[in-house]
Amino acid sequence: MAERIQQLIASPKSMALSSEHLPVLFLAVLLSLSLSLLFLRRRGNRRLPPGPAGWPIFGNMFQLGDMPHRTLTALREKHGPVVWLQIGAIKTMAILSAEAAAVFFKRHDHAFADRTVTELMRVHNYHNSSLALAPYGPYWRLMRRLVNADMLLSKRINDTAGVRRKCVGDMMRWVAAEARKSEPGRGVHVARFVFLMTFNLFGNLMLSRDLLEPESEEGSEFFTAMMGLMEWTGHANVADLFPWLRWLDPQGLKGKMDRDMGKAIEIASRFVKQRLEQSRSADDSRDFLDVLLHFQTNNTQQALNVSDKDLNVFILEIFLAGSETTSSTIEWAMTELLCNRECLVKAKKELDQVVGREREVEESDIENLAYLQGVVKETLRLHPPIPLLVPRKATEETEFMGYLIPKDTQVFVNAWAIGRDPSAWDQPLAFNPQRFCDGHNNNVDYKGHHFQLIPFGAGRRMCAGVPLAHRVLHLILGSLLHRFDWELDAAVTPSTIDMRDKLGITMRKLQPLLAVPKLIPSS
Ligand code: HEM
Repeated sequence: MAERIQQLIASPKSMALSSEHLPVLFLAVLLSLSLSLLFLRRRGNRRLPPGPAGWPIFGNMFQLGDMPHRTLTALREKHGPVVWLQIGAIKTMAILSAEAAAVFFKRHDHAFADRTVTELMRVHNYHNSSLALAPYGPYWRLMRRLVNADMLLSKRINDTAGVRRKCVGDMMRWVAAEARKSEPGRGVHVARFVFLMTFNLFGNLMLSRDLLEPESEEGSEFFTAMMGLMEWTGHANVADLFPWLRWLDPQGLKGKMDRDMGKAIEIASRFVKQRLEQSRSADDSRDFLDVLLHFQTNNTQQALNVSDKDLNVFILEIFLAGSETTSSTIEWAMTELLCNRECLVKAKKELDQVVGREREVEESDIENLAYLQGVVKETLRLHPPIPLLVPRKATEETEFMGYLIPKDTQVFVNAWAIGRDPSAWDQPLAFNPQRFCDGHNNNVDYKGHHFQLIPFGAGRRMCAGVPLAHRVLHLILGSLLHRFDWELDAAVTPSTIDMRDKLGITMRKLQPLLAVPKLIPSS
């Protein structure tokens, strides 16, 4: 047949097209089309990173499963540290090693500074007011400056240390009361207390009020709506993968999100109104709402008005960003310590030496608690609450490590894989806080300069709450360890405890940690 085709090409005029030639011609066209498609495909893909083959239309979506951070880590062995996937209609790149993350953040942070906005985050136009989802541009810069330079500058964080101490103190009383009620050997659900506490903590920092007082109906309504937002955003939504299904809302997620988002925004706006009607004395410390309102009226960039809606969304976002992440980290830290008793003993010994038994742990102790800091880092290395960070998006076609990454590609930086990267960590699966106290890792921290430890991300879009999260995590964990002796619930042992995780809006323990607290009397 090749000969016949050659003839057709070589002497087209000499060939009169009769019906006997038609099948051959048809085959020739088909063959050349397939060859050129193959060629084009190869050429098009030549500079994409390697990755697993996918299905037509669906691409790799069924391969990712409900633990994408783990699935992607397993792909590293076969395809290397940068992997390409097609998830439904979404072009996706995954970064899976500390070395690739260093190149990404050091050389290409600007080109990947946008965010992917999911369908659910578009309800009530949330994404238009959000800082975390804002495109990289003037609105993001304005809001980020507000957080970095006004809200979370260290002086203001220092001024609100008393609020955090009070909220943690309340939590210790809740835990002690629950422990008194429990049967011997029956554990309490540690993360629930921490979550409720962080909720009140952000209520106090933002709005100077406890939101979860038993008599506050609005507080519990707000809590329920926020729990809904966290639940719905934790589901994979088919409409994100196939935009033409958006109108159908096949899983009904958008409807539920719309309801809870509407409720949460409405209650947040009521909170703001009530707080504005409160008479506040000149001695009251400025809360974050004061800072926001001052910023709103004194913002010199007139073109960028911060509307009341932006302000309400901002308040929601701080709750969303800070509460689950904090309680999940504490739950994993307590789990690891209870499974590695020698680490628990060391952490408690350090607290006894630095804080003693006559007072409570204070934030000012943190710098002297090197081992406790090691515990928090080690926990975030093995269990980053947002394992794929908040996905980035390419603002333009970009050359990255020899590949050509198309504009609008979504990027997962897999902090979970990187924290377990054997080329960056000795014995990567072992829980060993001491690695941060001596040896070559003792200067490594999570502030975005050491790319082997990036639970808060790195670069321009790095977590805006790191200085606050750093204090809150150490204060909570230090207080729980200092005030109580802890045992695992009698039903489990370190060798039988379920260490699996589940991925929702954050990655938490699949089975909540139940642990038995025993109050240590203060001397
Ligand atoms: C254990 C606690 C926390 C963890 C592990 C965490 C983690 C993260 C991560 C991984 C990102 C995305 C970073 C990137 O794309 O490179 C992020 C973004 C963000 N976080 Fe946190 N976070 C925590 C606590 C907080 C707190 C307490 C706040 C607020 C007070 C906060 C506010 C934000 C904001 C506003 C962003 C968006 C930043 C931007 O897009 O410019 N986070 N966080």
